[in-house]
Amino acid sequence: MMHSGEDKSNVVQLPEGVTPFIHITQNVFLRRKHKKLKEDDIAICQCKYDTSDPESACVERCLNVLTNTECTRGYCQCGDTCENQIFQKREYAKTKLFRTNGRGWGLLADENIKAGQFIIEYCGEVISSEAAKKRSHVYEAHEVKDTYMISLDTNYVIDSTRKGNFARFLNHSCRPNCETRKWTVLGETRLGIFAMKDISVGMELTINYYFEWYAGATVRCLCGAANCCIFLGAKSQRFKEYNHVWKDRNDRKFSSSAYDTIIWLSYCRYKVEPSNRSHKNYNIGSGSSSTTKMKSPNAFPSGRSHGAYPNGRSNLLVVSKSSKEAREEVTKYELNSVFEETRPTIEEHGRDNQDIVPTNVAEKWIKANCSKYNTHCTLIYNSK
Ligand SMILES: C[S@@+](CC[C@H](N)C(=O)[O-])C[C@H]1O[C@@H](n2cnc3c(N)ncnc32)[C@H](O)[C@@H]1O
Repeated sequence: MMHSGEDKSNVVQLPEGVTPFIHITQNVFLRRKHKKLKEDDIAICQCKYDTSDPESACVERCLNVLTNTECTRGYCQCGDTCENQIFQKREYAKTKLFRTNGRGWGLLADENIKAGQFIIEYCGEVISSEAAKKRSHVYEAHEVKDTYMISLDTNYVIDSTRKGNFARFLNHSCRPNCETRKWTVLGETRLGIFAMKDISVGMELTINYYFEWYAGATVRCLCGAANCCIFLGAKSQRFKEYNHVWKDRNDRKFSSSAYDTIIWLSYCRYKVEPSNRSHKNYNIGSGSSSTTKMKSPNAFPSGRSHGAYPNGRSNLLVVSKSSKEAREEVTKYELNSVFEETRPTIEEHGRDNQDIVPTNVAEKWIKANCSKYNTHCTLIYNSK
């Protein structure tokens, strides 16, 4: 069935290899139609177009602009000169799809873009947060690699997996050049992508999935920024609630390493303290020996590990306050066998999918492991 907003005439050309989707030009609501604003509810600004003042036609001083509300055609005194209908008029910047290195497809600027410029609306199916949760489980079960859900507000999520526009190709960066902004357009909340700085033609357009990303699986971030958070949306509440996930089947998403373990442990909100040794912000638990020789980081096999930890080896668990510090520490102390140790114990819990470990299982495991090695374990507030 064709919904309003689906692009009937303009079948978009996709480069070879892009998974097809239904191109839409405005959000699609599953259970209702677009709102029809009552006349009383229409926000009318006080701008009047003055030919000698280009700023007069609903630019920065406009009351509607100041409240992130678009003017309504036919009600704005500036008429066709009104500059505050960019979502409605789809005044998008020129962008182009391109193949990234390791992050699937991405979107780049196909013209120079000015700081603050509207680039594109993020369009998709608007669904409730509950429906989004269910969908993300379904997508995960079907091993859908890419996630296209983004929160619209506390109750609604935009899902552009099946229906969307080119904004769905925006990749994440921990140091992005674009940001999302919410606007009220004809009574509906809509999500726009805006440039945070001047962007030159040919540069990739990125946003931070930080708080808003609504994803099912944990994906290793490949943005390459110095301040990288290691996982996509890692700081979002939803990530913390739902994504205690361990996924390494796909090397694009994970390459097994102790960093994964570290981050995973830190999400479990436990700090494990050593009986006799401490190290700055984080601690290395060393139950019986502090001179244990571990495998080198690169020696750890990628993919699932079924190997039991060697008998007699000291335990070690690390929780970091900063992923950068943790990373350095892992390399220094060659802590990859932690990863190997955690696997068999978690597998004992008999989950259908051993790559997905709920927090309570992880927490139990950490406690059990700590007492096994006489290591002190304290619950702390997540330090990330
Ligand atoms: C909204 S889609 C972006 C478009 C996607 N690259 C594609 O090919 O369709 C989000 C997905 O892209 C990938 N992705 C985006 N940013 C990434 C990053 N910084 N590192 C690794 N993967 C990333 C992840 O698979 C994520 O689930």
